[in-house]
Amino acid sequence: MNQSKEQRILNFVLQNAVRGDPCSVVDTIDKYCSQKEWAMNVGDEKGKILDKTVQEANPSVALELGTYCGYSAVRISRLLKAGARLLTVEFNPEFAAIAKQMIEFAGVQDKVKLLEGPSEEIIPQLKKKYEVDTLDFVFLDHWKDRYTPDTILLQECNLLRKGSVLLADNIIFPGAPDFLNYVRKSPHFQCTNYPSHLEYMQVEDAMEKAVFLG
Ligand SMILES: O=C(NCCCOCn1ccc2cnccc21)c1cc(-c2ccc(F)cc2)cc(O)c1O
Ligand SMILES: [Mg+2]
Repeated sequence: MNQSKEQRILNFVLQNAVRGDPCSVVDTIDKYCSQKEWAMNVGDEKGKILDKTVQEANPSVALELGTYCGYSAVRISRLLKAGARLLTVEFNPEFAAIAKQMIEFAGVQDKVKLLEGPSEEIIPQLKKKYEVDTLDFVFLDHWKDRYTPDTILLQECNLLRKGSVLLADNIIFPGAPDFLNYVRKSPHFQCTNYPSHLEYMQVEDAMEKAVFLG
């Protein structure tokens, strides 16, 4: 049964990256996806915006919605301080299996908890089942039409605190127009736009940072 693209990406990392070195895993995925097969990792240009936002937030508890192959989970967790944690949510079992191996190869498994299932089921479980008080940082990179309902759900579940940072991928392409509308119109968020490009392409894209004001 022939391999999936995600399996080919993982195999390329296992054969070409340095075990235990998150930067080499990130660079190797970017090499494969820019030269061989496009894939929906956040990529290096938007990845640098992600890095800066994570470093500025310096989160103790971070949430990622949309793990995919684990590229941004490795990218985020490599920047976390000792004792800090990333919870990453993936609902596709095949992708989750690939991401688990990617995270372990990168050596960041002690910082990352991979949760399998839909965000609308997992978010309400974060406090009791996953011992989360509030989230310091949230990276939204899953279904673009779930950005808004999940942002509302995070607030309803009391998971945001004054200063919690949301960063959303794909604001332009594929686009998240209702999310942009929602956070920019809400008095509870301070928004910043970061123009960029779609991963591995010369197509325009952007990220939006929305800081929760309480
Ligand atoms: O679609 C994208 N990402 C989302 C994946 C499914 O996520 C589903 N999913 C993952 C956890 C999770 C939890 N709950 C519900 C759904 C949940 C996505 C798509 C593109 C893209 C750009 C150009 C194209 F021609 C085609 C596609 C680029 C991106 O950067 C993306 O992020
Ligand atoms: Mg994306």
